[in-house]
Amino acid sequence: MQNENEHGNENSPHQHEHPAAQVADTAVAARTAAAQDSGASGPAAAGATARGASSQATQPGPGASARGAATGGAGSSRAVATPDRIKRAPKVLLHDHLDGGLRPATIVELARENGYDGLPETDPAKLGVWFREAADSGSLPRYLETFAHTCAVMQTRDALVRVASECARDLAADGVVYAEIRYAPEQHLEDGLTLEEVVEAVNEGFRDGERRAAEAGFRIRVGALLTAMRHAARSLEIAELANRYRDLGVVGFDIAGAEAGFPPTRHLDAFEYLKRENNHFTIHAGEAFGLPSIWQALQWCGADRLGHGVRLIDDIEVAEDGTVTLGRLAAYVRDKRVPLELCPTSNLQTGAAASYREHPIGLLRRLHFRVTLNTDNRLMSGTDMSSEFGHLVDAFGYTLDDMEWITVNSMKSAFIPFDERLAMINDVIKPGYAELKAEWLFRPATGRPAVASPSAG
Ligand SMILES: O=c1[nH]cnc2c1ncn2[C@H]1C[C@H](O)[C@@H](CO)O1
Ligand SMILES: [Zn+2]
Repeated sequence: MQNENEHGNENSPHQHEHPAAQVADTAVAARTAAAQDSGASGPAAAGATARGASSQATQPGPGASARGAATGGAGSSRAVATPDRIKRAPKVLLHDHLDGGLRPATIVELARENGYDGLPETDPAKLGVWFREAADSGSLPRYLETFAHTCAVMQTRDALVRVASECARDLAADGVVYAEIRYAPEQHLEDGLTLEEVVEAVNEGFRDGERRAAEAGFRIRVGALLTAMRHAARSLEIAELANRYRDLGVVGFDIAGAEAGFPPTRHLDAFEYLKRENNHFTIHAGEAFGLPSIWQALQWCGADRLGHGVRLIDDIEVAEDGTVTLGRLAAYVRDKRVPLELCPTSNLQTGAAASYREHPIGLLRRLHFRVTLNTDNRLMSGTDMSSEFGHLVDAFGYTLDDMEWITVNSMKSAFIPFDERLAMINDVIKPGYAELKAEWLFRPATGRPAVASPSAG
């Protein structure tokens, strides 16, 4: 099992714990072979050890052969991630803000209907550009200022239902099959809604969006995460709300907002409450602030996942000869398989990373951290899941195998029950990728021989 984990499949539990897992055996074998082909994995990464212990160099990661495949390596082209395949591939999204993903045209309409006259632009196309540019500030606090406009138009029941429904439909049309969408109920009370009414409106919207997506031929399931704002003092109340609506559409809890100056330990009572209730939570940490924030989120607060966690890179040393040394915290995160909700485009905008190529996701994936890929705020970043994967394909030569590995990672890290995660992996994600990778078998014949016969000339 260790070996399988190192190959990035890390699906080991279900193979022994659930009969449904047998369905996936062939896919696992095929993918493992492909991963070996690509040099994508192997025990090399396991050599990276906690500082002070012996360490080994890592080997070239995924991408090495993806480029080979793209240039025509026989057979391996079956895993090339073309834009069309990226879009059709099943994807899982764990970190996406409801108030960061509105359609620009919807913002304009809702502003008109609700008498909000503070929008910087009223033409939807221009407004979309405005959000991207304003968020592209290199600073998290300035990035967060843009949310004043989206929250302003999300204050009524109808607006929340509409925005949540469109969110589910937009994700489904992009090939997302499972999403956990977060928002802060405390930011939607200005026109008199109660916290409960906010949650119920958003849930209704998600259900409506799932239904309408299914009618359009897309299957998606959406769970809500309730966020408490870290500068405010309502986290225990919101944690209790999340617990009350558990099994009623809410799958967990989160804290968000400016990180520097607002450590997660300010909200210990909320986290301790959720732990006592056996509930799940993630914490935005290691985005604008470094290792202490990640350390607190994990070791003081007990987070199940890290929102971003990208600054963990500060605890990883890569020597010139390629030798990798993990500090104690990075080693803990990898050993414990703590999911990292990485959001590359958002990180570029807030200054947490300089470029896609330099984004830590490349190294973290090679070192077999529990990497997941996310959008954070589709409106502010002008992105979606397909675009995020597209950036990784361009930067690192990722293939469908890498996409599948990341998607399975995400599904394993979701907050819904184990049997449902497993069924999603075995009955939706793996068959989806297997189908895409089998397409080469059904190419139409060209009508002429691919290689000239020796007698021909
Ligand atoms: O990337 C982020 N880091 C911290 N806070 C964030 C990020 N994206 C959005 N938020 C905040 C602004 C939203 O209004 C709030 C709830 O979704 O969460
Ligand atoms: Zn976020």
